[in-house]
Amino acid sequence: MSIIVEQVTRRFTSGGSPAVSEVSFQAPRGAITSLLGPSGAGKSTLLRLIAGLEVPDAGRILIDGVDCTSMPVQKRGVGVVFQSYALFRHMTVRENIAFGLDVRGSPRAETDARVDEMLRLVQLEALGGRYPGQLSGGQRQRVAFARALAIRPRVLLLDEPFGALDTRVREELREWLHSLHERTGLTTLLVTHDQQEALEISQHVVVMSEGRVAQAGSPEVIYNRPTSPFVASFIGGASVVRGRVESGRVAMGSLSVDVAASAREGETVQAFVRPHDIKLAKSPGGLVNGHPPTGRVERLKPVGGYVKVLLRLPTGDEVTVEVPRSEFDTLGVAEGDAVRADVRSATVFVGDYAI
Ligand SMILES: Nc1ncnc2c1ncn2[C@@H]1O[C@H](COP(=O)(O)OP(=O)(O)OP(=O)(O)O)[C@@H](O)[C@H]1O
Repeated sequence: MSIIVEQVTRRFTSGGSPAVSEVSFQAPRGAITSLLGPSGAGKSTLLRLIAGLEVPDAGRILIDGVDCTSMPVQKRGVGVVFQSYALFRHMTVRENIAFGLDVRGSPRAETDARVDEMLRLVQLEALGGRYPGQLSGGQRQRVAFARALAIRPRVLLLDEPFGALDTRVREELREWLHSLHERTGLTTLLVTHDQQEALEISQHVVVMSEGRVAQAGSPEVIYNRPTSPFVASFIGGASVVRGRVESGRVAMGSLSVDVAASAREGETVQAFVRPHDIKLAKSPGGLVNGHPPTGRVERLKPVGGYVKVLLRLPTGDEVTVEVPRSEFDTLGVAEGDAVRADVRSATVFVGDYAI
């Protein structure tokens, strides 16, 4: 393991709740690990603690087996990229990239060679003489990466590096980061609140909530086997439906899904249903395949290749269903129509435990 965080706590106000509370996790060597969570979860504070820009009140931080808890930033061997405004505006691209090497006293010829290498790595060879104000947002962030990598860090720490960019550039740079990581193999920690970003480019995901680790694991495990209602609702845009266990199934209005044998008959549970895990059939007032309708279409929202269908159940719960555009055209439903909804799969929780 390349970054080990052990029982780290950071409190900004005495008596208030800590920004980071007894957090432990490990970031595997050579992998991209995402710190994922909603705003205020403590992600940036944790990254700053690892970078050495904050000091923990308790706990230890190890990088490559070395205890860095009270080591100054420059000694930790970390490269950091922030969301924006990190470049020096009065310096050219070359001077920005050389900055960390200059403060470390690197000889001129070595610095020049390293800057050339970094410009090639981030594919900005032609722009070394420009100032940050003469670059696009995406190019500026690539310069920030080059500057962070120039010092040959042991780990790369990224705090929402694409957060200030528009969706298209953000997606392009996500791909770019993926290939950059394949070329450098550097242990990387990425702070993001964007679950798609985390699931797409990292090999390990640490989900945070209210200063604590809610769950850590591979993207597949986080997505398919959430261990708490928080993770189930935060990942994958699931709708929450309440229901009661009847004969080994949870009845939610006229929706129903199987539950594990451990659930007690009559118990109230929460089911988390993903938007693409529901199949709709039209129910023009009467029965669909012998079944009564499940709910009513409240709203239809076309989003690119699919249509978001907001369904109201007889219980009052709202469920979002995503239907691919071609399937939707065949289905032929309109707002106000009665429909039947079959759940393909759902994660069911009794209290805080998945069953
Ligand atoms: N320097 C500070 N002084 C006081 N409180 C702080 C400071 N930095 C962070 N906090 C508080 O700590 C908590 C965690 O903040 P943090 O920025 O780490 O969360 P985050 O998950 O990165 O959120 P975001 O995605 O919005 O940046 C918040 O309640 C925040 O207000």
